[in-house]
Amino acid sequence: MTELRTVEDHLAEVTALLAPVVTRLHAAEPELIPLDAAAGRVCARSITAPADLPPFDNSQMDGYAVRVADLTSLFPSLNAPSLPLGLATAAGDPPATHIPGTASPVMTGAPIPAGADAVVPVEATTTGRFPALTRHTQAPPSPEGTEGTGAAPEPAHTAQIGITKTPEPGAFIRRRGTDIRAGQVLFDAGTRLSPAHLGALAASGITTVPVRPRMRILVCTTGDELAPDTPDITALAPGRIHDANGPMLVHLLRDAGAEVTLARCPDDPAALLALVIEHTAPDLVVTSGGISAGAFEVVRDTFQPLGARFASIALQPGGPQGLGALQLPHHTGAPGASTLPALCFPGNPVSTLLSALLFLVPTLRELAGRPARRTTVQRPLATDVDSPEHQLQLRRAVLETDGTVTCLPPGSHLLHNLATADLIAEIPLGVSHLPAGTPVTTWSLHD
Ligand SMILES: Nc1nc2c(c(=O)[nH]1)N[C@H]1C(S)=C(S)[C@@H](COP(=O)(O)OP(=O)(O)OC[C@H]3O[C@@H](n4cnc5c(N)ncnc54)[C@H](O)[C@@H]3O)O[C@H]1N2
Ligand code: MOO
Repeated sequence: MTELRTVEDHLAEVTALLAPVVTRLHAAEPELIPLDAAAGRVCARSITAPADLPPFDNSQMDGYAVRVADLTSLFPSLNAPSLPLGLATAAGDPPATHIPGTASPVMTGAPIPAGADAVVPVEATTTGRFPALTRHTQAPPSPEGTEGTGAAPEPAHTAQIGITKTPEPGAFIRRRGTDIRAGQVLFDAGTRLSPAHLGALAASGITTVPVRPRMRILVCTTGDELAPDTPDITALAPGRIHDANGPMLVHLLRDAGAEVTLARCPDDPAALLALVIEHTAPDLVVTSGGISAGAFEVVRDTFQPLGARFASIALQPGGPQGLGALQLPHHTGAPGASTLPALCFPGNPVSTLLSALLFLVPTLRELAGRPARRTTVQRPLATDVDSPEHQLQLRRAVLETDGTVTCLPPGSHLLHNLATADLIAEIPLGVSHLPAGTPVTTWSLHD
C-alpha cells in the first residue's frame, strides 16, 4: 500500500499554514479590556506595579499592636507583663498613633498604629479574647497639643492586657511592599491571566489590561443531516441528527484561547462559499465533515478549487484531513492577509475533536502563553489491544486505580465514550497488537 503521510508531517504543514496568522496576531495592536473579561487572555505588554502591595504595614492577626521595648524593658522579670488597653483599629480604619506603654487592639488587615513594632495575637493574652473596645476613629479627640507630637494621651480606659508571650520585633506585621514594590514588573508580556493574576491586578487598582488579540475562527459544521435549531431540539426528522461537532469545537477552541463563531451549512457548495465570504474577517476557517470519499463532499468540492488539499494521514480516528490557504473570489479575510487559511476536519465527532486537539489546539495554546504540547505519561495497558498497523491509533482510555489504562472501543462515532474517557492512549504506527502490560504514551483529555 502507498505510505500515508504521518501525523508529524501534517502537523508541520498546519503549523506552517498558521504561522502568518500567529505573526500577525503578535504584531497587532493590543486590545484594552476590563479585568472581568480578561481571564485566560494574554498580556500584550509588561505591566508595572503602580503602588506597593501591601499598600501599608498591617496586622497579620487579630491582636494587640505593642512596642516590644515596653514589654522587655518595663517588665523584664514578669512572666506575663500587662499593658493598659489602648484604642482599637479595625480593617478599613485609617492608621492610628500608638500610645507608648499600651496595647492597641488591631484586627487582621488593619493598619499598624504608628509607633508600634509588633503584634501579639489575642490568643497570646491571658484572657484569650478582646474586652469591649473603642475604635480610635470613634474616640473623643485627643487633648489639645498631644496629637502627632509623640506626647502620650491617657488610654481610653483602664483594662489591663496580660501578655503571655513577648513577641519579636516585627512579629505578625505584614510590611508595606513585601509582595511587590511600586515600579517593579507585575507581569511580563505573554503572561496568561489566571484568576490569581486578575486578583493581583485588582489589588493594584488596575481596572483594564492590554491583551493580545485572539485568533478569530469561523467554525462551519456541514451536512444535510444536521437538524436546524428549533424550539423543540429533541424532535428530529427521519435521517437527521443533532449537530454535536459545532458546540464541541466552539468550546474546545474558545477554551484554548480563540474567538469563535459557529455556522451550520448544508451540503451545498454555493452556500458554504457564501457563508465563508460573508463572514467578517476571520483569521481561520475550520470545517467539520464533507471531506472523505462520498459523492456529496461539500467542503472538498468547495475548497479544493480554491487551493485546499485533501489527503488521508496515518491516523485513526482522524484519517481524512484537508488544509490550505483559500484564494477567495471576494476576499473578506483578516486585514493584511491575502488568503484565508482553512483546516478541514473529518465529520465523525471523535475524529473532529481529536483532529482539533492534535493539529490546531497546540498553536492556540502557544498563542495563549501555554506550552503547545500536553504532558505525556507512559502507562501500562490493562488489557491486550489491537490496532490498525499503518495508523497511529488514538484510543480513548480510562485510568485504573492501579495506574494501568483500559482502552475503550475505537469507533469514531462513539462520542459518549469520549466524554467519559480520562486519557488518550497512543498505539503507535507499525503495531497491530500490544499485550497487556505494554507501556504506551498517554495524555490527559482534561489538561
Ligand atoms: N469510502 C470511504 N468512506 C469513508 C472513509 C474512507 O476512507 N472511504 N473514511 C471514513 C472516515 S475514517 C471518516 S472520519 C469519515 C469522514 O468523512 P467526512 O469528513 O466526509 O464526514 P461526513 O461524511 O460528513 O460525516 C461523517 C459522519 O459524521 C457525522 N457528522 C458529521 N458532522 C457532524 C456533526 N456536526 N455532528 C454530529 N455528527 C456529524 C455524519 O453524520 C457521519 O455519520 O468518512 C468515513 N467514510
Ligand atoms: O479517520 Mo475516521 O476519523 O476513523 O472515523
